[in-house]
Amino acid sequence: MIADFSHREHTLAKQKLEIPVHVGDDVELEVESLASSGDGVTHHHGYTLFVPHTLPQDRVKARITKTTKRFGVTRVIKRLHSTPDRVDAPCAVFPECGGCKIQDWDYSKQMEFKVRQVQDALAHVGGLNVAVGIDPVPADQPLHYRNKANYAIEKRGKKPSIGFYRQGTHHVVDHVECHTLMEPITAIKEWLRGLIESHSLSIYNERRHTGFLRGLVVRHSAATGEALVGLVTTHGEFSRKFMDDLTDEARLKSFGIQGVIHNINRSKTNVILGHENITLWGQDFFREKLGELEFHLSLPSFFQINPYQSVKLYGIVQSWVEGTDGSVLDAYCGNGGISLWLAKAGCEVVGIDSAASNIEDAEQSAHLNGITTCRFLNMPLERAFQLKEELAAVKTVVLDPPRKGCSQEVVTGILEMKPDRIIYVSCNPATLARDLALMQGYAVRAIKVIDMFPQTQHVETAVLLERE
Ligand SMILES: C[S@@+](CC[C@H](N)C(=O)[O-])C[C@H]1O[C@@H](n2cnc3c(N)ncnc32)[C@H](O)[C@@H]1O
Repeated sequence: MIADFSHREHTLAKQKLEIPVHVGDDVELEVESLASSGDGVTHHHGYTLFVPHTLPQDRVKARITKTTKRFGVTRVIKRLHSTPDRVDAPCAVFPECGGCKIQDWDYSKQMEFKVRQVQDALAHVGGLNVAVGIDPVPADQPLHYRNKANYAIEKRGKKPSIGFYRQGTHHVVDHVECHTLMEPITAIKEWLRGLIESHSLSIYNERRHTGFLRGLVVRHSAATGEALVGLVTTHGEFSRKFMDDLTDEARLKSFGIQGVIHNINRSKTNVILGHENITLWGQDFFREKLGELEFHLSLPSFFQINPYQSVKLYGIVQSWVEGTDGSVLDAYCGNGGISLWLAKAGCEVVGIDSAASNIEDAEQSAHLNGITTCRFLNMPLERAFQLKEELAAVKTVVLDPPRKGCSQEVVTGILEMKPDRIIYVSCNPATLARDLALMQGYAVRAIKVIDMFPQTQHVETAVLLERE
């Protein structure tokens, strides 16, 4: 791969410009593009301005709300011209809810934006000049695809607000229906809302760290019809009367609910789930199905949120491994989705993940599918490269790290293993590009942008690298 840093120098030169606006100024702007944050971007006398809640080709009157040496932020006062690519957003709380930023953009434009995000990151973050094109893999189902909701709860007035946070705040935007969620999740949430209101459950106050109910987690499988519910609270117990209504078996079964879990989170933290789980009713897991594989999923374990696109992602990974020899290391394996998929296709796989709940679920899923060719290890990847014997036969490494990408130790460990190929699955183009630039001795052979998160600015990419 050839590094090209000319854009970086250009950007640095730009940073030395005088700031041509002041906070409070009103300016007329034409939005040029969308930033990775999903906010509109433009340049005013060479100075970068972010224009949230706009799309490329919009013309707006906007007020400057913040300036820094490198960029300014604006608030739209009036939209003067709307891009012809704008469509009606299905959600009633768009754009107030921070969940989906580009729901009002034609879906083909969303896809083009995501491909461009990857192109830009490879060129400008990684300084890479890759020889292959980027294939888009759009969603066949761009709405009602999400299989999990983490609802925040806030007391406002007499009733609790249940929903997602407004962008950049901890203010809950209440809504009845989120159009990216699978519909049964909304139905379960609305049933729980009725119980919470009729029993006047005490609601957690984040600032004061008082109150009881902090949030709701609802997971659902479209393939099996099963669901799992989590009620997240501070320390304490639910009243007997609430429990009687909550554990109404006919109701729970009508929603396909397999278990109701009480998750206790005592900490003053943004992290949703605490470490203690008590099963209030039923079992502590539900079943999901992708292709021919069944998965055992508990409340805290990781699972891809878009099952329809996950099948495509796993199929792509399989096609890149098929016909190769040696075994596979599935690094950051989550609850073993890729490991089990590849094992089903005939590979020997070692899956490694640092979260114990993921590995427990992965082992259960292997058992459920009668798969004996996967070994799962619960440890940080950083420590895994000492296991020379376990990894001796590995010729393919699949990497699917969290947004922050791979640590330097992991990149070094992989390069020292000298696998024939590396398959890098990423949910953050910037860290993907940064890490690819470190993979010296490997050439990019294929890049796919699989749209796991329609209506949002989030981008999922899979890259095949082969040893040169
Ligand atoms: C994007 S998810 C993996 C998804 C998985 N490949 C799948 O398809 O379901 C990232 C995973 O990395 C794990 N993780 C984060 N840091 C880690 C580390 N240092 N070592 C091992 N696993 C880590 C998390 O527990 C999480 O399951």
